[in-house]
Amino acid sequence: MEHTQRELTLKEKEEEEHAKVEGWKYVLGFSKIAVVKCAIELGIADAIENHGSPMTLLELSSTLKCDLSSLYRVMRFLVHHQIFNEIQPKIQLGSKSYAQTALSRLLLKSGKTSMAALILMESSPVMLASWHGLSSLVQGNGTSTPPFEAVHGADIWSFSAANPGHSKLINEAMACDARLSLPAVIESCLEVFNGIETIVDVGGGDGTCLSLLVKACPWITRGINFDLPHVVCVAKKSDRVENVGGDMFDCIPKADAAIMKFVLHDWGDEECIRILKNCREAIPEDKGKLIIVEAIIEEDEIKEDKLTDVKLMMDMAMMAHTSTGKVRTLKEWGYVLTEAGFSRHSVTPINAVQSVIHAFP
Ligand SMILES: C[S@@+](CC[C@H](N)C(=O)[O-])C[C@H]1O[C@@H](n2cnc3c(N)ncnc32)[C@H](O)[C@@H]1O
Repeated sequence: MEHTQRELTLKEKEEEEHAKVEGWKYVLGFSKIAVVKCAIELGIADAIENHGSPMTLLELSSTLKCDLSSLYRVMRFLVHHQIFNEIQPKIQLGSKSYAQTALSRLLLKSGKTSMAALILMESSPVMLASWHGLSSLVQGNGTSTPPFEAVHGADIWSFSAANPGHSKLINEAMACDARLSLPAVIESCLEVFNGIETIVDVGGGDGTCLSLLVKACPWITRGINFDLPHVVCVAKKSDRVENVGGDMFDCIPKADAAIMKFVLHDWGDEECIRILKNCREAIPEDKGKLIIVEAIIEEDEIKEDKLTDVKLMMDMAMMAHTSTGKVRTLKEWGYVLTEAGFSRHSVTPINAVQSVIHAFP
């Protein structure tokens, strides 16, 4: 039987054209992450910041000691994506120069608002390798080896214990997030910490989160930064913060309150409930408090916000990097907290990718 192909409508033709352009962006989409990583490694934002004013290509290439024409192409890409601004010369034969934007300042190697360490961790060869195992994981119906383990032979925490370089990359990235999110926690829910004299940060990493917290809450007399031994042995030392090594699946040091930032999303419900039960044991039954700082995925499309994309990407990253982790919806948070014996909880949105969940025994 002969099929006659229907003529596409103008709208369908436009949609096809748009789809082709979008398709090419997926073909080469990784270039955006790679070029931003390259900009951080070269120190482009740092050079312009230190210069104190926009820099010409010649000034930038001589400061960074790099090839003029390659740098030009990288800058053209970064300007196109509005990561840096291009300033036209005031005089006719002058050279254009490159200026910082709010986005390029996030690429500074240090500082309170830098996101460089987070980008360098996620774009490291170790982290990127596990993304290749996503489809096997989905096809495996829960029986396949998790992607990170399949490629590196161990889960992310055992791998980090054996590879200090990778552990440093993770600790620096998490410290970077602590500098971004802890001020937002303090700004929106300082009262949550009222009356707390001792607090344990479970899976606290290099202690940055806790040192910022005790500085903001002078009434906290003792903070315990609790993490795996290989992490706390290189953690920062700061006033009123003690670094304690151990395993949160065994026992958590006792305190008036426990805080956990970006820890539970690394684990499935079963492990989460075990960690939460241990937190409950660590805090007083009558006036103990658990403070969870985590991203929450909106179940209701209407409530989706500017960070929904990021939260969904983070959930995919948990699939790629952890064995059982996930970014939870409010309903899923309610389930693990109730199963672990917490009687009530409430949520405060903050100006960060995370929200604050306060739970009570
Ligand atoms: C994603 S990082 C979050 C670090 C820190 N809370 C932050 O957000 O800045 C997860 C932390 O959990 C720690 N961790 C993993 N397994 C652990 C265990 N069994 N006991 C204690 N800490 C653990 C890791 O070493 C890591 O520092």
